[in-house]
Amino acid sequence: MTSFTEKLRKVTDSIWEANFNHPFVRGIGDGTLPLENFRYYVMQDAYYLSHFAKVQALAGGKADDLHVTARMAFHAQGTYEAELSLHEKFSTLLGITEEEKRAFEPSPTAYAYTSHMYRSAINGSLGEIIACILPCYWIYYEIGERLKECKPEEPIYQEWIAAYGGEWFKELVFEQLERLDQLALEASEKERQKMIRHFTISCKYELSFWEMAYTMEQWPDTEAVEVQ
Ligand SMILES: Cc1ncc(CO)c(N)n1
Ligand SMILES: Cc1ncsc1CCO
Repeated sequence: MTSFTEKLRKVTDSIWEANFNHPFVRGIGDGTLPLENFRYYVMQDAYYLSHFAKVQALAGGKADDLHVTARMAFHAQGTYEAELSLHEKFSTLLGITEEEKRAFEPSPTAYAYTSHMYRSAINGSLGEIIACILPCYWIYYEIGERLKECKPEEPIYQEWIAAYGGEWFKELVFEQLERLDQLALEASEKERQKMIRHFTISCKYELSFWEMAYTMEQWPDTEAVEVQ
């Protein structure tokens, strides 16, 4: 029998393929991605992960089972550690200054994607929240698996691949896949439909996030609008 997560993977496969084939992802693998784009990505992703951790913690608050509350809190802690070890190191290597961090503003896509996750956290069940945050785990895991054999010249890209292609990350991803399969079995058909919707939207936002970094997306320049 196909599991719920296998079904999710299948119905969103074309979005996954677009993620794998995105020039930002390919550019990490072959080392051709300009560091300027990666620098932009790292700043937006630090913002993204700080909200991702909060959504994981909110999910823990919706669990009926103390074990699951503790595991979700552990995952939030894991996100904090990833953020510290990856992004702080990258910030230093890329020369991102304190002043730049202070002046940081989330891009339209980073803001929209994190808002989408909060929406599930406020309105949804534990299963809906996990469905919503699962593409974040799972797409990066598969990208890590695909890029594992790549040896880009840029050491920063090598580290990025190693982080998502490693055992630590894999175990966290598989834990959430199993959890969602279990929650889907217990859910109503209506709730499962919502899970599919949240999951699909997040797969699309993962793709938009690469595009955002590849184009270094900005908010509309309102300074340029002449006020009559
Ligand atoms: C946008 C995004 N999705 C997923 C991950 C995986 O941690 C990440 N760092 N950023
Ligand atoms: C960094 C990261 N991304 C998805 S899960 C995770 C760590 C544990 O939650």
